[in-house]
Amino acid sequence: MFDLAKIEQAVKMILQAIGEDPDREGLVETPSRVAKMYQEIFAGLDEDPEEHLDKTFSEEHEEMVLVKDIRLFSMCEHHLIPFIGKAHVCYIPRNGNVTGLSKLARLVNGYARRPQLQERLTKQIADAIMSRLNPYGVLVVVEAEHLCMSMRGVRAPGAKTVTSAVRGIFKKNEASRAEALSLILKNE
Ligand SMILES: Nc1nc2c(ncn2[C@@H]2O[C@H](COP(=O)(O)OP(=O)(O)OP(=O)(O)O)[C@@H](O)[C@H]2O)c(=O)[nH]1
Ligand SMILES: [Zn+2]
Repeated sequence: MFDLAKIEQAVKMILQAIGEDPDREGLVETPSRVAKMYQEIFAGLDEDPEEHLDKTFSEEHEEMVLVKDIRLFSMCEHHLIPFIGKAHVCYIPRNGNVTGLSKLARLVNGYARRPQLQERLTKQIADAIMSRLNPYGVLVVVEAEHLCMSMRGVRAPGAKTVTSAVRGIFKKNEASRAEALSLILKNE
């Protein structure tokens, strides 16, 4: 499925196209390194991240669960350079359907490790939790710096993009949404 040889070939062509010598000592192993790196940073393409949520515990906690500051490294699909930031994932379990905390970070990473858009990443995380855990509500906030905006193009380093996806009770109930957002934004 993942064609390492083809990536190697393509990287070699890019090196030639920028006027480099792919056979010089420092570059000779670069195509194979890049191929392995892509396999790692695009590993999310080979998984269904929702499946991480199948690990549930029957715990009657029908209150907010928030995992903050989940570091994420994704790849902007427009320029194939990274966007880097944090996800905050909040949900209110229903019927004792509580998942493992680490699984929320695995979910984030599963969707981040692909060619992505920040909006889609945010939505996919929220929709996976809604469909797999059927909670009362989900609120996901992603904040990230896009290197395509920092090191090239408009060159606006430090600009941060914040996206949110709000589902269920957080959409309907302003007080719940405000409580979740205040916990997310606290100490920042
Ligand atoms: N909405 C959205 N836009 C993104 C994301 N990542 C990168 N972009 C934007 O995608 C756009 C692509 O615009 P184009 O005009 O096709 O490409 P470009 O000429 O390289 O654009 P500049 O970045 O403005 O130089 C840019 O405005 C990027 O900032 C993302 O996750 N979400
Ligand atoms: Zn980009």
